[in-house]
Amino acid sequence: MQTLRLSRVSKTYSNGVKALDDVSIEIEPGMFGLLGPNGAGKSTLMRTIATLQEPDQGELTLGDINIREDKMALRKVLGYLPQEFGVYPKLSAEKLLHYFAQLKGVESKKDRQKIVDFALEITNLSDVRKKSVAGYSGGMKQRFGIAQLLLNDPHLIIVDEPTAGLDPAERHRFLNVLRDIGTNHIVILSTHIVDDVKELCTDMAILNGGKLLNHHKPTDAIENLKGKIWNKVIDKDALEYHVNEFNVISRNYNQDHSLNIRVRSDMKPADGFNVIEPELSDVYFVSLKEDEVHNSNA
Ligand SMILES: Nc1ncnc2c1ncn2[C@@H]1O[C@H](COP(=O)(O)OP(=O)(O)OP(=O)(O)O)[C@@H](O)[C@H]1O
Repeated sequence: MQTLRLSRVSKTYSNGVKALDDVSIEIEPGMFGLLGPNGAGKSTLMRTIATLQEPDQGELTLGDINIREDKMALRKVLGYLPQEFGVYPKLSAEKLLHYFAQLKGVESKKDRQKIVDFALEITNLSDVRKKSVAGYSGGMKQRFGIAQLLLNDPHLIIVDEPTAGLDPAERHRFLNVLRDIGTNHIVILSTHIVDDVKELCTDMAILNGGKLLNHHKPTDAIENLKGKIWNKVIDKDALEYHVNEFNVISRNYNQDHSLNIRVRSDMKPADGFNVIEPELSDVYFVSLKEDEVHNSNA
């Protein structure tokens, strides 16, 4: 099985924004979640791995392919679903997939039918294979995007923020499709939605300001916070005091307009706090908070 290796990858845009700052990571086959807020550098990293843009420095390899030196070799085994993709003609999914398979050089109609049927089935589009892709809903279009990239039998699949804008049922269907294909491939899912990673990924990293903050299995990252996440219900007027006094990592409103705050602390911060089971969102917010503190001290 192949490993994707990135070593000291950096990219600064011409306007001075450092989108990737010395990123090194190893990614094994399975579902990998790349989590980060807007502007963290996720798309830049995805496009760099997909050979769509050059880093200023760094090494990238997939198995024995040197990605920067042999872009074509990488492209042959890559399936990339960008954040935004084009407008489709008014052709049925089945016809379009046949067309794409033909473009990829699958000459025999029988062979084409086989891979098209497989792609439609795994993405749950068999029932709507005769419908025009132009008329598909957002979620169906996303699944069609996956069907299309599966025609290549890719080893490395990159999906950039695929669930943004999908309704909950469509999102669920889309994640199930990724789960099915994740067992045999390296699938990198870039997202700012913690639940996407929680539901799906066996490995993950958090990117912020171009830096990798945390690379752990989600279960290990959660385990590391056991006994360190504290909850308190407060009145909203008391928020400022608590933010100043304690390491508040997140907050949310209750129906009665009180607030639940979550605090990261090795010990009970004060009376009124209860220790609670950590969640992946705590891992995410703790990492971002520590980075913020680190940057303000630097
Ligand atoms: N072509 C470009 N020229 C200049 N700056 C850019 C360019 N592309 C991205 N950036 C900047 O680089 C940083 C990282 O952007 P990137 O799109 O990689 O982040 P992201 O994590 O994918 O965010 P989003 O979720 O908003 O797409 C941002 O500050 C962005 O404004």
